[in-house]
Amino acid sequence: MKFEVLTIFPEIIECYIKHGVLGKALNKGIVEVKVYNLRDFTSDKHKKVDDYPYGGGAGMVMQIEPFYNAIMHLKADEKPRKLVLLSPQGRKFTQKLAQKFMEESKAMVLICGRYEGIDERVKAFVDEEVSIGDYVLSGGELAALVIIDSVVRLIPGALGDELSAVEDSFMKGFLDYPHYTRPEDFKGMKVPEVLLSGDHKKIALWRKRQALKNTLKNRPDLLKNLSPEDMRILKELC
Ligand SMILES: N#Cc1ccccc1Cn1ccc2ccc(-c3cc(N)[nH]n3)cc21
Repeated sequence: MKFEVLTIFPEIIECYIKHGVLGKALNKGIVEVKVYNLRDFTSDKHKKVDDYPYGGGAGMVMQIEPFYNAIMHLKADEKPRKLVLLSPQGRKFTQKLAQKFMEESKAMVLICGRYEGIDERVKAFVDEEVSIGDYVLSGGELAALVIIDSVVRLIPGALGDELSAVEDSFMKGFLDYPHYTRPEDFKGMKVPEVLLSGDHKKIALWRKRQALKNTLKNRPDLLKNLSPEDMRILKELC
């Protein structure tokens, strides 16, 4: 899968993608990430990318021309790609949307604005406008990295099998169970006995109960379409 990122801060993307799961996926050739500096698609000597907003108001707005020139440059190879604009006003990004992007797109262009946003006319050239949450970031780069990271984790072969279960539980509609590792006793804080029992059936049930308990407490909105067994466990918790 190929990600092409348009930004005025390429170093934000380049620094992050070298590490962790993404770094390994890049080295395995499972993923390719190309970053383009929007300033390279300007036509003035100052490489200007922003201007004052029509109608007045605080701050600056990013001009359409660098985005248009960059998008046309990418489209010149006539290969299919999904163009995604990051914005606080976009469609909410979820694990389900990450799965959809992974399944449907061989290549994604992640378009990152800065300042107070970008000229509305850029949206005529994109397929999706996506928000990663109900808060305002300083620009689209962190949102782009969230999307890249979560989509790459879903690509077969990108993770070791032991990690893929985390996304799976989220996809099933509840949060993850608690995790513990050595030491067994840290300043009197002990690992739950059941996890030391070696009884895999008991451990699985404990983990399911904990996951449902956490979900009921922090994200009750996720508790939809539960299996009859999960519903039974949930009722015991209430
Ligand atoms: N737009 C806007 C805006 C509006 C007012 C003040 C500051 C900004 C900053 N900004 C500029 C580009 C841009 C891109 C994405 C986000 C973004 C995404 C999520 N989920 N939160 N924030 C923010 C972005």
